[in-house]
Amino acid sequence: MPANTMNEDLKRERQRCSFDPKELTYLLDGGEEKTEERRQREKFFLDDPELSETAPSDYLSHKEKYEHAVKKACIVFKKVQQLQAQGKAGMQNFREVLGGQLGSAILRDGNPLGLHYVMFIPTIMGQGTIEQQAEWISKAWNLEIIGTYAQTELGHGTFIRGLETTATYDPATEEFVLNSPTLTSYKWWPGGLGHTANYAVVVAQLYSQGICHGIHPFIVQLRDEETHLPMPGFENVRIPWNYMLMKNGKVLKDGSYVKSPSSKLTYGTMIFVRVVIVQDAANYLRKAVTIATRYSAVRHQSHIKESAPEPQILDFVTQQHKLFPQLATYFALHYSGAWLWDMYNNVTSELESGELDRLPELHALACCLKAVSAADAAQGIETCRLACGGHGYMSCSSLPITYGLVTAMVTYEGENTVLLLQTARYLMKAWQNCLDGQPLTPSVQYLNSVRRSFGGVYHKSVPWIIASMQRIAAGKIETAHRHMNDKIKRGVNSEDAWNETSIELVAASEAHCKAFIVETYYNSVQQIVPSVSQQLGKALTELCELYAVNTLLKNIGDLLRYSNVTTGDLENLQRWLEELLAAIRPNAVGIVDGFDINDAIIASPLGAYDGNVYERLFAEVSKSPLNAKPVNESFHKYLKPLLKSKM
Ligand SMILES: CC/C=C\C/C=C\C/C=C\C/C=C\CCC(=O)SCCNC(=O)CCNC(=O)[C@H](O)C(C)(C)COP(=O)(O)OP(=O)(O)OC[C@H]1O[C@@H](n2cnc3c(N)ncnc32)[C@H](O)[C@@H]1OP(=O)(O)O
Ligand SMILES: Cc1cc2nc3c(=O)[nH]c(=O)nc-3n(C[C@H](O)[C@H](O)[C@H](O)COP(=O)(O)OP(=O)(O)OC[C@H]3O[C@@H](n4cnc5c(N)ncnc54)[C@H](O)[C@@H]3O)c2cc1C
Repeated sequence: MPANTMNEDLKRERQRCSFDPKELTYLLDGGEEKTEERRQREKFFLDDPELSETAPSDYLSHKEKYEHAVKKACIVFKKVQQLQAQGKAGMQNFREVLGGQLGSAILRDGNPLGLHYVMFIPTIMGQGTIEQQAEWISKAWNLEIIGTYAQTELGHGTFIRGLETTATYDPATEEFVLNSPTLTSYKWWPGGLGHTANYAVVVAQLYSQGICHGIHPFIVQLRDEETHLPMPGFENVRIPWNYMLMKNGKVLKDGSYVKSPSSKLTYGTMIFVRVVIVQDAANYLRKAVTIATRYSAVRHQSHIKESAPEPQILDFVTQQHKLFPQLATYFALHYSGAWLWDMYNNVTSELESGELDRLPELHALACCLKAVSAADAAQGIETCRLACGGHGYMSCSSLPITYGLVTAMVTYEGENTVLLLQTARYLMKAWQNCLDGQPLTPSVQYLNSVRRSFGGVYHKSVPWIIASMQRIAAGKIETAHRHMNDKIKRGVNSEDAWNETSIELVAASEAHCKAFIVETYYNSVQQIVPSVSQQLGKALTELCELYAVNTLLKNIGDLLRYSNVTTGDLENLQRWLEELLAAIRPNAVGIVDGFDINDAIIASPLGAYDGNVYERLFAEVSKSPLNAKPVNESFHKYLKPLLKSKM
């Protein structure tokens, strides 16, 4: 590939952009200094020859992939320690390097230490006493031990009250006896459990003095610290009394049980990871849309006008309609995720001082935002893949693997439908409170005002769209609530009525979440616009408007059902959508440039900064071992005899 050549289309795109992409980069990073720090940090890892790929790991066996990943994870860990020693990395950077976008670029096939940082350490911090934290955290932090989070069993992942592993307290020896007596009680799925971790937080049913006290977390050693040989399996394994994490519920040495202020505090790590997932889903989407946008600016095909040359595929309005909403969705999830992160930190410090009031609202928001962000990011990444035609299907495009990582988020840390039903539980109570004139928490305040009006007159503004989406959400909440109560009045018991209404409950939850995202995104942009250049402010506003209009148009049926919108209003919305696509078109490449994702993180010949798509694609396929020899052995072994036998 000729050095330092830049694709001509991308050059032109960059000249057309109305704002300086650097300004967007600084905004997203939190300032120029932060951008510089991030770039230095990325360089520190990505320029390390031991971490850069000589050949794509796609061609390795499963075993080789694992060994390769462990090797790299260890190098990364040492480098993070070096940064820490220089005061250049904190917990947040740890997550970025080991679990986030940078980590997933270095450790393309998964991070064997991911769960150690994302769940093992946070569980000890959130569920351990001060003494337990003192004992375990520094060991874990310095990687003297490697942990995982072992909750899910072969038989139960969602319904954790149904876990079968037991931990029975024996006061005579001051130990817990852990047991997984059936096939379905075997711990199944925990990341790193098979070969990497030597300790785990094991979630088990606590028994003491003959009484079951529900699930609690225990630290269990899995492998010998020296030989790494597995400890005896989960049959009557004894662990010391102080290996139960006792910040919340406790067992005293005599076996008496001291209840937690809320049994749901045991579920705290799950809230933390759900909050983290919102940001991670957004970042993966931003990578996919960078690839697809740059590719669409470079790729020419077909005709808009027969007389004109083949256009960039980005000029097809249907292509813009595939990609620009994904750009906007990134920002929507980014700002909603930032909002949720702040709420999480505030509520967590309230919990520390014994205030539990805001925990249900945090749980309800974390559940629906995790579900919607994982689903929308996965769908958006798949749309980006489709937008790249055949080349998007290639593994080296990075789009299939990115989709694989994000679609897993739909399932793990609470399966999406299940989480949306948790939010629905909260919404049903909120609606009842609304009917009873009881106070409502901030995120459901809108139910009160929306209840009084069927809808305002259309005007071309995001606040009108927010009000419409809130009307849809309130309408769906009211419908589900009414249908469920009608069933109960007809004699259906409340659990069956819940199940029978659950399609509407899930839809209500999604609508509530979408209204929340649009409002949070809009409020964030309103706050930002006065502090940035007029050009960037305009671009950010257009994206926010696009997210709002496009989301509403995807819900036309609901809009017609729950508001007094007219068909003329819908035509106006469609025109607005098309105007926004046209307005965003000249800035599309500038926006993804503003994301400032290093080429090594993009890891796709379709999406590199220089736009040399075809040269890079060719170089990529040349790496396949299959292409090393002109004739593969299988020809002589199988094909040739078959061809001969036909003669
Ligand atoms: C982010 C990754 C980045 C990098 C990492 C790198 C590599 C790793 C890669 C991948 C792996 C990463 C992570 C995945 C790890 C996992 O998946 S760990 C396992 C996670 N498992 C789950 O999430 C299980 C889901 N199930 C549940 O949460 C619960 O069982 C349930 C909520 C569905 C139901 O629980 P129940 O006890 O039965 O509750 P209920 O009867 O329905 O409700 C009772 C009341 O409790 C409230 N509540 C429920 N949960 C919480 C909570 N977390 N906090 C606060 N309150 C909660 C609920 O609202 C009810 O309240 P009421 O007032 O209505 O009674
Ligand atoms: C990549 C990956 C990594 C993981 N890492 C870990 C880990 O490190 N540690 C760990 O402990 N676990 C881990 N898990 C397990 C994960 O948390 C569970 O798979 C997840 O919580 C879903 O539970 P399940 O598999 O039991 O699904 P199920 O609950 O069996 O879901 C199957 C179907 O049943 C439906 N369903 C279930 N219950 C209800 C309900 N109440 N109402 C309506 N529908 C319902 C679901 O919507 C879904 O459609 C991981 C999973 C994956 C895929």
